[in-house]
Amino acid sequence: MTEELANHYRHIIHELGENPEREGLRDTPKRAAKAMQFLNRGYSQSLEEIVNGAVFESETDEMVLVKDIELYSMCEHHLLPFIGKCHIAYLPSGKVLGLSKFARIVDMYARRMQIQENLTRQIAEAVQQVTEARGVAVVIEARHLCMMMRGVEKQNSSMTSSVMLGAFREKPSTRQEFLTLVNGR
Ligand SMILES: Nc1nc2c(ncn2[C@@H]2O[C@H](COP(=O)(O)OP(=O)(O)OP(=O)(O)O)[C@@H](O)[C@H]2O)c(=O)[nH]1
Ligand SMILES: [Zn+2]
Repeated sequence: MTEELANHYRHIIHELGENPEREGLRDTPKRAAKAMQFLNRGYSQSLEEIVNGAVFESETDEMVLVKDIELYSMCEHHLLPFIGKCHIAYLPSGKVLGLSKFARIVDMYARRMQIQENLTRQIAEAVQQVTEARGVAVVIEARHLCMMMRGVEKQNSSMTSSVMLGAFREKPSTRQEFLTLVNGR
């Protein structure tokens, strides 16, 4: 499969007007194939596998917030990166999730072809599913290379997307507490 992908990259390089046989480019098709496979490895992972049973019983019912999780994804329209940060909060109801697993969930969905809004929702729903929390909130702030390097070429714009589930959606005070914690840097 890597070999087939590499062949396609060889054609792409040729079509773009370069010589895929020149020294600097000789191994590029294979490297590019491997890099793309890495950036799309989320398709071969499952929630069950990455969470690996790290859900623990706990009495806590106060908000838990994991802030500033780095995020690297690929926009499905241009196959160019979008890069940013993800903040995840939840209101436990008897169970808490292992801390590293939030980052693993972000990566599993980010390492696919995405738009930011769908990525935000998939992360929120996954956290809801594994924790059975009373509420989940996810905010992503990201900059899209497809808007920076090409197209409208705007270097400073960023996009914020959010998904609120359960109590974060229904209770304005809970939503407000979350937003205050996220913005209070
Ligand atoms: N909502 C949303 N839009 C995105 C995301 N990533 C890229 N886009 C947008 O997808 C749109 C695709 O528009 P098209 O007009 O089909 O493509 P295009 O001609 O390359 O668009 P321009 O970027 O305006 O040059 C653009 O407006 C992109 O900015 C994302 O994560 N969320
Ligand atoms: Zn794009």
